[in-house]
Amino acid sequence: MTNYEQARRMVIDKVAPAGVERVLLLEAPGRVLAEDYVAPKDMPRWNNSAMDGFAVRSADCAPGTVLKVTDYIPAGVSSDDAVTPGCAARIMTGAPIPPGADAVVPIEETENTAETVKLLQQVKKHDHIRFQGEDVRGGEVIMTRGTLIGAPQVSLLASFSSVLVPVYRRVRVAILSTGDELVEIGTEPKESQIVNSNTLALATAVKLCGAEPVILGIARDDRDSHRALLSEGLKADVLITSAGVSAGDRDLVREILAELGVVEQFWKPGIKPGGPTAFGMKGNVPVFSLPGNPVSTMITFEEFARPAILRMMGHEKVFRRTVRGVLKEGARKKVGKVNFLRVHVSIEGGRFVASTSGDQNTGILKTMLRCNALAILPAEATEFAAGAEVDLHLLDPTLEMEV
Ligand SMILES: Nc1nc2c(c(=O)[nH]1)N[C@H]1C(S)=C(S)[C@@H](COP(=O)(O)OP(=O)(O)OC[C@H]3O[C@@H](n4cnc5c(N)ncnc54)[C@H](O)[C@@H]3O)O[C@H]1N2
Ligand code: MOO
Repeated sequence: MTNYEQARRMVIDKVAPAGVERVLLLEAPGRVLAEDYVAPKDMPRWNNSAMDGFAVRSADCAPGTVLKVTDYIPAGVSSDDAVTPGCAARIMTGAPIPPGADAVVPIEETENTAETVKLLQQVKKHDHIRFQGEDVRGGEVIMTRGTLIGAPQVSLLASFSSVLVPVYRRVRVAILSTGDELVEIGTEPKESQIVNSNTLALATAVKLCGAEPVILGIARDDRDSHRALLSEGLKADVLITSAGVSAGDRDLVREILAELGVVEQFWKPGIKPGGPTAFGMKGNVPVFSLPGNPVSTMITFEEFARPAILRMMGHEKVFRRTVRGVLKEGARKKVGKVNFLRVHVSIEGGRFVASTSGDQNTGILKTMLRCNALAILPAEATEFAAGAEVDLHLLDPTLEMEV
């Protein structure tokens, strides 16, 4: 494994689901079930009709038979009156099967009046009956811990009137940008100042994971400011910092984190962009120190922080889908680091084809706007011919959707 692969694996191995909370059903979509769910009852709860038609005794039912209609059972009503020989009950879809009946004849397979029904076709025992418990048995584990909650899961829970769902709790992710050159959005930057866009980009990425961003503002390039805000950030479930992690004399993040008891697990995991990325732990709190270049910040969030946040919220699948694809244009790189190439992937003739999304310099944000995947160029290789096969991390879930 390369440094990069080991680093990615290490992050995932260090974190665990943060805890459990019970939420209302409509808060549950996209969350992960934290306990096995045992069906409290059978579903369906009683034998019922699958069709609008007539509940009959199948033994009476040779084609051409005329039966007397003695009952009417709409949905929402149950009848204790047994269907007796030579008789039928008019019944609607979902209504309980009355005693005595053992089949339902759909209305379109009959000729009927208010008082009689003539059967036109063969009827078999159990035709068009949905039996108690045939879908779900009471006591059965019907959803296991780790299930991602979507509409079918909510439908099941609602059917059993389960109002509150145990899910892994949403994690709080503290975000701290560092640097004297930064001003907050809404403030006109003077020359040499820049707007703190990384906090907002990170908060967006955190929200898209389903987690809760906690914005700490800007730490200035002095120890007191770093100390105060980093220790505040360590009260959250996850801490992410932007900038101040490379070789500059004002790059204080790693030093102050160490003073605050954060044990660094790696620095410089052999990647580009994102060279100076650092990762540490304080107790159960993972700390991601991401480089300040906006492109590097977003890519390192994707590769390291996002999987960890998802794991802490109970997700079992935490990495973006990786596929093999071919490069449309050739590429070159220096030996020694895994390079992430920002690419635009399309599916051509059933293959994933990756075309560069522009200038790969880390200062170029536009290339990030146009990319929907990262091509992973291995550390040792230097030359990639057009048509070379590489791994692609698909960033855009709509990539495989149709217009
Ligand atoms: N001598 C060396 N210099 C640098 C190295 C190195 O290894 N040796 N690494 C370079 C690489 S690679 C990167 S990436 C950057 C990362 O440095 P930092 O993470 O310490 O970040 P800064 O230098 O403070 O800022 C980099 C860049 O990003 C802009 N920035 C910073 N914060 C924000 C923000 N919140 N919102 C928007 N933009 C932000 C900042 O203005 C700079 O342009 O270091 C290289 N140097
Ligand atoms: O790692 Mo820096 O992120 O290469 O620009």
